Amino acid sequence: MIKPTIVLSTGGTGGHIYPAVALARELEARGYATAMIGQRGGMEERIAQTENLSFHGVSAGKIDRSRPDPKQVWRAARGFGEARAFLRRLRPAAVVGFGGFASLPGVLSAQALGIPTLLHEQNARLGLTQRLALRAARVVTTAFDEVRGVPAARARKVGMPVREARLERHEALSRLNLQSGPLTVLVMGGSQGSLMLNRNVPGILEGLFGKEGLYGDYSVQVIHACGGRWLPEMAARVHDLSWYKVTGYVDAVAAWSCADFAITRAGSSTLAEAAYHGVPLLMVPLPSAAEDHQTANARAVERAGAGRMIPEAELGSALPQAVLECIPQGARTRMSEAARSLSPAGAVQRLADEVERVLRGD
Ligand SMILES: CC(=O)N[C@H]1[C@@H](OP(=O)(O)OP(=O)(O)OC[C@H]2O[C@@H](n3ccc(=O)[nH]c3=O)[C@H](O)[C@@H]2O)O[C@H](CO)[C@@H](O)[C@@H]1O
Repeated sequence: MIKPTIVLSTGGTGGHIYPAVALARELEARGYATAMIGQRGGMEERIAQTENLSFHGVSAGKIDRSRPDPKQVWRAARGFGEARAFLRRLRPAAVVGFGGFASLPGVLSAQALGIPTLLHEQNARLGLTQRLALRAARVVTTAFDEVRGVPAARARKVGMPVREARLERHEALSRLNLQSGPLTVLVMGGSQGSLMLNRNVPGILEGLFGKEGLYGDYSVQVIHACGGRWLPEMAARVHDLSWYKVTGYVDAVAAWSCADFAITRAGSSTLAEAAYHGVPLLMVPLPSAAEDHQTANARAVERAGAGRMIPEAELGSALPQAVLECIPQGARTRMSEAARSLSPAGAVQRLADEVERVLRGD
């Protein structure tokens, strides 16, 4: 029997998009057809292309209720029309919304057409777009235990879906054009890079490892994902350090598969992926994240012994010491085991189970 199509509606940043990618892979493995819907020309379109997923782009507008901008309202309205026409044609059996403002046209249009919808919330608090879609959603799956604002009867904790794939270390290193001998450090802001990490980390690491990338008997190499728009500035900054590679956007599955430790922000996808791969983290939370949730995310990882949290204001004084603590193999092994204890493995299967339950009408 041919299984039906499930639509994944997503927008915003990598933190919303990669859980959708992970679900698409799982549903395909179970024999379903999938399609992603999101903003035309948005990050989701680029990621869908790289991941070989079928994508339908719609117009999307970000509506700031305190200062409505007519252009954005018009874009949002057009997006709803486009999403509705697409869903009418495709007739999916369910739509799963992952949040981000561009996920709204797909989810609300599905609800208007009577197509069952599920939501997945990646943070400890329900995002604005998810709140708008909450009323008619059959089930709200979550990464955290108790998410404020989700009615208990419809809440299902599944965890944070990540792309469950690991590469052999040598294969990952060769994909990223890195060498097999040195200790490998990943530096990665969120999905758009981090100007703060870009401006500060190269100098701090050069201070520790010099022009040659050496520390005692250790040689070190860095792969730093800086965000496409910062690439020229970053390339100029590290041009005389052969051990310091920069890229606009890194293949994260490869990077996590070969990193010995990583310096990152503390978005929930990044932390979940590090845990899945057992990579120790030095986390610098983004202070402007809603309700400072990145600090809360980072604290949980630190409490488990899987890394250290470094507030932005203490970067210069605390990061060098924290990096040196990650050099000895013993310390890294301990942190890596602690990271694995937080692994979200299985979350994507649980999410797919919830989708199937909704399809059966349970
Ligand atoms: C500024 C902002 O609103 N940030 C939020 C956003 O983070 P944002 O999406 O930036 O960060 P996350 O850490 O959650 O996710 C980043 C994703 O992009 C991937 N990646 C990143 C860089 C790269 O070069 N290659 C690559 O593949 C990572 O592997 C990860 O899967 O959503 C998260 C989940 O809702 C929130 O916790 C963050 O606070």
